[in-house]
Amino acid sequence: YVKSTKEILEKASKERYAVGAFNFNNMEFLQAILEAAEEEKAPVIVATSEGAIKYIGKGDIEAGAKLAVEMVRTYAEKLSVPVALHLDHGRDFKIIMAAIKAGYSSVMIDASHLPFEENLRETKRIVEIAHAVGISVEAELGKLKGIEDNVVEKESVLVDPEEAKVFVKETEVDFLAPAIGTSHGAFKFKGEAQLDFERLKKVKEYTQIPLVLHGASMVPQDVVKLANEYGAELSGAKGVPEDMLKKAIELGINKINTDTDLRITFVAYLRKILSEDKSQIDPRKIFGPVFEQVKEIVKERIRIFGSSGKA
Ligand SMILES: O=C(COP(=O)(O)O)N(O)CCCCO
Ligand code: NA
Ligand SMILES: [Zn+2]
Repeated sequence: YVKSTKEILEKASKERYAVGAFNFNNMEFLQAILEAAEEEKAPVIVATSEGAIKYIGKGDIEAGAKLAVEMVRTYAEKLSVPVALHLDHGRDFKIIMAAIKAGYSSVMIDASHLPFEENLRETKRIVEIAHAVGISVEAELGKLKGIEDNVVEKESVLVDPEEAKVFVKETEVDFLAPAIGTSHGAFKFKGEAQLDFERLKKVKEYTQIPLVLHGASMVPQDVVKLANEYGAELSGAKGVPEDMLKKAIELGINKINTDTDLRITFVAYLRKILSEDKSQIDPRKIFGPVFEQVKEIVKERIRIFGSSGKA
């Protein structure tokens, strides 16, 4: 059934577990994510980036947001687990408004590339509008390295816990994504994986609100190996190790954004199936087994997050 992001995350924060926020761009990824949550009896957040809304709507933002909402509602109303739809990395005011109007449960205003005062002002503005219509808001402090849509951050800038205290108090934002060393995509760390747990602990203590980990994909090496065996070129791919995810959850992370793990699984098994079943031309016979694997990786992550059975 459909439930608000805020209710899902406040329960998770109280009970110290995390809920997956899985990105989708099409029907099959959405189906796999929702089936995984249902089988794990877990609450789940499904998310679209701004790019996903444009992709679903073929450039028409209102249509894309509307179709995303209707797909999620149509599937979710049949499920026994709570489902929320979230706008990931909102930056464009028009798209954030389109998501709110279409019926998203929560929106992220990602203004973390701006100086603190501007990020605070932008976030405050979206919070005022969203709260007026019962929608919750996520914001980001600090910078993730790498490319976030059209903003390239050369170095990650870790969150300042003192700034986080002021930011949350001033903006009344509902969830905060503190940058603690992760980055988007499959190549997260040059050397050893490293997260700043000290900062995370302080941010939780100072803000007492649900926290979000971006760039949290684990990039399982067996799946990377499989993809490479069938012609992908993903050497050096590295994600967040399981023990670090679990420690982050203990310290107060309640929403874990995951996109890359689903993408890598999709690519590995699509390559494998196409190379093995050379006469297959029915997309359902190709996508069926591929998304069965995507569902399994989502179930594995839901179990690691501790949200299995928490519906
Ligand atoms: O923080 C995340 C998830 O990051 P990832 O799955 O790449 O670790 N997201 O916001 C998902 C969209 C970013 C593109 O992957
Ligand atoms: Na987000
Ligand atoms: Zn992100």
